[in-house]
This record gives sequence, structure tokens and C-alpha cells, in this order.
Amino acid sequence: MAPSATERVESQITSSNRILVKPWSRPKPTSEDLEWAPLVKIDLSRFDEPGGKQELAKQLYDAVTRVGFWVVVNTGIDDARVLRQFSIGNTFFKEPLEEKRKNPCNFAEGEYFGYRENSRWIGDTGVKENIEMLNIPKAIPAYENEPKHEIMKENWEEIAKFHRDVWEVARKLFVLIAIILELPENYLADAHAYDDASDDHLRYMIYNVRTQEEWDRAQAYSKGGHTDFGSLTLLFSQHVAGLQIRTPEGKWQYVKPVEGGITCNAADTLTFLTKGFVKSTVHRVVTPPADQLNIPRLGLLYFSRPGDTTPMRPVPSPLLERLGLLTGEDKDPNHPVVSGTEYVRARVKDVHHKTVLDKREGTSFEFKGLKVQNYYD
Ligand SMILES: O=C(O)CCC(=O)C(=O)O
Ligand SMILES: [Fe+2]
Repeated sequence: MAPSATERVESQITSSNRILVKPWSRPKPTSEDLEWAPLVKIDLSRFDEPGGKQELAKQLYDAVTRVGFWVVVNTGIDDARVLRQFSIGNTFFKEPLEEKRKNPCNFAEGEYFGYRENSRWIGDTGVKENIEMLNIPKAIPAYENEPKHEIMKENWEEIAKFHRDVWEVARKLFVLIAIILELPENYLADAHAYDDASDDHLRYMIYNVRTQEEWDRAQAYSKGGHTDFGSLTLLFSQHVAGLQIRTPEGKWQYVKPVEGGITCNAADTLTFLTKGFVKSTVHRVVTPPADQLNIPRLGLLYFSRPGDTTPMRPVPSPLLERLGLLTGEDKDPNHPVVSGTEYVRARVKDVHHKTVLDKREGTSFEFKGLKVQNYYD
């Protein structure tokens, strides 16, 4: 008898010994009528047109300074490549736990590369976190010796190319933000350069399915919002609803999936570097709507962070100067400041180096004069 399709697939695995990456496809968007946040859409295909960057910078101004979230489209990254990354991530999360556990995040040192298990309890709720993630460092010599899971080794060339191409989207955004700040165009891109050591990472992330009752218990304990730790976060269109931003008017609104788009947000270190001018927006992930409750919420993200050679000193922006935001200390190159990596690692350690997630209402985090709130209603 001819082998069935599944038998053939299994024999392919054994004969090539490679992990089979099954194509993953996006789930259907919710049909619930949710309150969606109106986000500006930045068309990156216009970036290289004459005057294009200046025009896009104008369009981005309000998003960067007031809303904190926006969407980019026409990024130049083919959707088949995006889906392939989702597929690799999805396959990774289905690997046996012993394999996933091979390279855990070293939270004791505030290092976020590697696998984060969904092993921590949420306070005293009896419910555990449902999030797993794999954080992949930049494909540069500095991280050549970072341990890699099998699936990463097998697909490394593809992952490495994708990694750099996603950073290229972040680079363009840094250029637009530098234009807004009246800085030399490459100022912020250079401060977050791909080839310099930093804790940037590409992230495969999954919110495993849990029951409504478990969601309720988890969210009753903590439904607060957070801000991201680095400078920019890029989230490839997420079709399972749940991400909400806190609007400038103080309302929670959902982020809508945009086919082929990337939802972006500014984060804490960019706020520090601009003395609060760039807004690090508060957001959270809540229970998905009923028609998506049983869909694992697979995510693909890129986190850009200032690195080892970027001092956490406010940028010399003529605009910030005119706004009176820069003090003498900010402008003094001899005033000691921490590096981007030092700050980010201190923050990661404070949030994640624990086995039970604690209540953080009313608390804040401070490291060498850089302060953020831990929790937002
Ligand atoms: O999964 C999402 O939609 C966003 C996740 C998030 O906010 C984070 O990982 O910081
Ligand atoms: Fe976040």
C-alpha cells in the first residue's frame, strides 16, 4: 500500500533529520465589533522619494509625540518571508520542552536572549503565565557564540537575513524621528546600529490557549498596562485581538491587525533619550474575544534597544533645546551616564528575575536616575 501523506512526512523527517517547518497561516480576524484605536499609517515605499522622508516625518509627528503607536506598510519585506518566520516560531513552540529548555534566558544577569518558559505563577491566583517566547540576538559577530536551538541552526541563514531586514524598518523609523528632532538624519539609527552590540532581538512569542476562567483569574490579579523597555518595538500584524493601547484621552482601545503591516511603538529608552518628548505608550494584552479564545496567539516582534556604546544621555536636538527640555547636565559630555545595555539589563532583571509575578501597582523602577512606572491602570 502507498504510504499516506502523514507517513510520508514522517519518513521525510527521519531521512533528512531536520525539523519539519509546517506552513502556518494567519487566523481569521475577530468578527466582534471592538473599539479599535485610530492609528496613523506610514507608507514606507515613499521613504526614498524626493522629499518623502520629510513628508513621512510630518505624518509621524503626532504618533511619536502624543499617541506612541503607529502602523507601517509597504516595508519591502515579502509576506511569504514573514509567514515563514511565524511558521518557524510555531514549530519551535511545538518542540519538546527539553529541547526548548536548552537555552533559557539568563534573567539573573538581565539577559533576554533565548527561551522564556511559561513557568511562573501569577501571584497567588493558582494560574501560570501563558506566554512562551524565543528571543533571537542580532546576526553579528558579537553574538556568534550565543547558543542556538536546533531549529535556529537549521534555518539560520534565513533568520539572519530576516533579522537584519526588520532592523532596516526600524532604521527608517529612527531616521524619521531624527528628522522630527532636527538631528542629523542618521543620529538615532547610528545610536541603535545593527552592527554594534546591543540587546536587540527578534522574538517568536506565543500566548497559549487558556480558559475564560483562567483568563479572568489572571486578569483580576493584574490587568495593568506597561511600557516597553527599549527604544522601538515592531509587532508584525497580530490577527488575534487582545493588544490594547491607552490613548492620550486615557481610554483603552484595541490595535487592529493590518494585513502586511507592522504595528510600531516607541518605548522607554527613546523617551529617556528625548527627555520625554517621544512618548512611550502604555499598552497591555487582555483576554481575546470569544470567537478567538481557542486560537493560540502566535506573535512575531522585533525589539530595538540602545547598546553597549550608546550612552543614555539626552540627544542634542535643537528642537528639545528650544522647548527648554535640556539641562546643563544633559549637555555635559563629562557627566557620567549608563550605557543602553546597562539600563536595559537592569530593567529586564528587575521585571523577570523571579518565579512568581508580583503585583506592581503603585511601584516604579529606577536605575541611575532613569525612572519608569511599573504599572498603569
Ligand atoms: O503580543 C502583543 O500583542 C504585545 C506584547 C507586548 O506588549 C510585549 O511583549 O511587550
Ligand atoms: Fe509591550
